[in-house]
Amino acid sequence: MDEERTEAWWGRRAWALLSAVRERAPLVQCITNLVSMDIAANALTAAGASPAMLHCLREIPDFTPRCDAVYINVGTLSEDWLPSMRAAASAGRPWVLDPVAVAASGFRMEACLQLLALRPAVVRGNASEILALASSSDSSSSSFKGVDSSHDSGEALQASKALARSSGAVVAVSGAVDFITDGEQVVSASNGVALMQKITATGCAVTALIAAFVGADPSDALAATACALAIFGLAGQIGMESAKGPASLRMHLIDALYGLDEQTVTSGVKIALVL
Ligand SMILES: Nc1ncnc2c1ncn2[C@@H]1O[C@H](COP(=O)(O)OP(=O)(O)OP(=O)(O)O)[C@@H](O)[C@H]1O
Ligand SMILES: Cc1ncsc1CCO
Ligand SMILES: [Mg+2]
Repeated sequence: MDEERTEAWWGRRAWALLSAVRERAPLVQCITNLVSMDIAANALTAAGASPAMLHCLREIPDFTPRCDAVYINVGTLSEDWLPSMRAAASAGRPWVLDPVAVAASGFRMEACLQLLALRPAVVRGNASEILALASSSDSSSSSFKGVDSSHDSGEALQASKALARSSGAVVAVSGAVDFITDGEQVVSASNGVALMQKITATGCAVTALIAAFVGADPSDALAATACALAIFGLAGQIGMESAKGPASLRMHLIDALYGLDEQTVTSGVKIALVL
C-alpha cells in the first residue's frame, strides 16, 4: 500500500529532490523565449542544475541526447525555432512544455498541439493557457489577454485533468495555489507570493526548474513538478522578506533558492493531496 503522503512527507521529498539536483547538476537544454532566458538560466544555476540555452537545429542531434532533460517554451515562437523544438522534443529525453500565450494565434496553438503529440513528461502553464490548450481554442477566445492569466488556477482544475488524460503528461496550472495532476491524482502547492506575477517570466523560470527536477529523478514526474513549484514559491516567500518591489524580489528569490537548507524546505513546503 502507498505510504501516506502527508505535508511532512512532501517536505522530505522536496528536500531529497533539491539535494539530487544539487548533487547531480542535471544538464537542462532550454529552448525558451528571449524574455525568459536570463531568469530561467539563473534560477536553474541557483538551484544547482546546469542550463544550456541551445536552439540551433544543427546542434540538436549531437547535444540533446546527452541532456538530462529538455525544456521547451513557445513564448517568442518563430517559424525558425519550431523545427528545433520538434527535434529536441523527439530526442528521447524527458521534456517539459510551457505553452506561453497558446491562444495568441492559430500558428501558436497548432505548434503547441504538435508538440503535445510528442509526449512531454510535464506541461506547466497559467490557468488561461491550460484552459485554452485543453479546449484547443483559438485567438477568438474572449478572455485572452496575452502571456498573463485572466483566470484563477482553480478554474482550470478540470481542464488540467482532462489535458493530462488526453496527453499522457503531468499537467501543472500555476497561480495563488498551483495544481498538479496526472489526470487521476491532484496535488496542490500553496507556496509563493502574489508579487511573483509582477516579475516577467517567473512562470517560465519555474517550468525550467520543473525540467531540472524531472531530469534529476524522471521516475515520478508528478512529485518532481509539485516539489519544484513549491520550492520556487518558498524561495519567493523568503525573498519577499527583503524585497522592495518586483526587481529586488527577482534578485532575492534567486538568492533564496540558492541558500535553501533542509530545515527551511522540510518545514516550508506546502504540498497537499486534493480530494
Ligand atoms: N497570487 C499568487 N500567489 C502566490 N504565488 C503566485 C501567485 N501567482 C503566481 N504565483 C507563483 O508565481 C509563479 C509564476 O506563476 P504564473 O501563474 O504567474 O506564471 P505565468 O503566468 O506563466 O508567468 P510568465 O508567463 O510571466 O512566466 C509560480 O511559481 C506561481 O506559483
Ligand atoms: C512578456 C513575454 N512575451 C513573450 S514571452 C514573455 C515572457 C513571459 O511569459
Ligand atoms: Mg507563462
